[in-house]
Amino acid sequence: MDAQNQRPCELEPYCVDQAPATVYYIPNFITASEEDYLLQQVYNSPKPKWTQLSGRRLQNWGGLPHSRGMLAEKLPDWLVKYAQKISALGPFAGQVANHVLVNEYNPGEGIMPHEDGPLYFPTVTTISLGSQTLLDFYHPIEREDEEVKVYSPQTEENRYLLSLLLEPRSLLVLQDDMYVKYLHGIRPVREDIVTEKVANLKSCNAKLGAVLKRTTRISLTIRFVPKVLKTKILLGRK
Ligand SMILES: O=C(O)CCC(=O)C(=O)O
Ligand SMILES: [Fe+2]
Repeated sequence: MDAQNQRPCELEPYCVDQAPATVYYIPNFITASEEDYLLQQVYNSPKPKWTQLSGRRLQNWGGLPHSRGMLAEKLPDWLVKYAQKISALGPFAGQVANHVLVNEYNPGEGIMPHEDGPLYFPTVTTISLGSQTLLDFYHPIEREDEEVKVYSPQTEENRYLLSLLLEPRSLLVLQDDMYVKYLHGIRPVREDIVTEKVANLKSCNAKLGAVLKRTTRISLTIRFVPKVLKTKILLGRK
């Protein structure tokens, strides 16, 4: 850790300078056999572990984050290993990630632009499995007067800032403005076009202009939830 600006040094070589602060992108963070293993673990999880949302399915591991505190559950061993491996790079200021969200997207599925909110330490780390995708970033909706609204409406298109190409086996780390200011989302499309707006292109295998067909993608969103409840009694349960 850099004592002066609290930046995790080991990630520094992977900083994406073409994006606002701060994005780290590590291609091939895991091997192909680790990827197979993780996919197997995700798909071997008991069926009730899945929650179906419109446009994606998810598994929640580590407990449900809540404003009063997360009632923490032990992460399974197959996730602990990666929570530790990522945390050792320093993105959670010395803490170890205790929460993992698994998202599954079929081609044509995505997630609306959103902020991850205040329950998490302001860092999100993501391992991608199975397919690449573009992750898109947007300026937040600004308060505006009526005149501005009429002449330059804030559409998703004109709030669009840039994209990151997330390849299978890569690790993405988002902090600072890229976490707290800009919104992120995945468009519900079957293929992505690589434009000059892809800020991490020089760390990727893809070429400008490429059309990348999506297959099913699993993402592991690995975070640290600082506010944890020690017992159920605090939630008023027996
Ligand atoms: O699948 C991804 O990479 C993004 C997921 C995400 O933004 C979230 O779960 O909050
Ligand atoms: Fe998110």
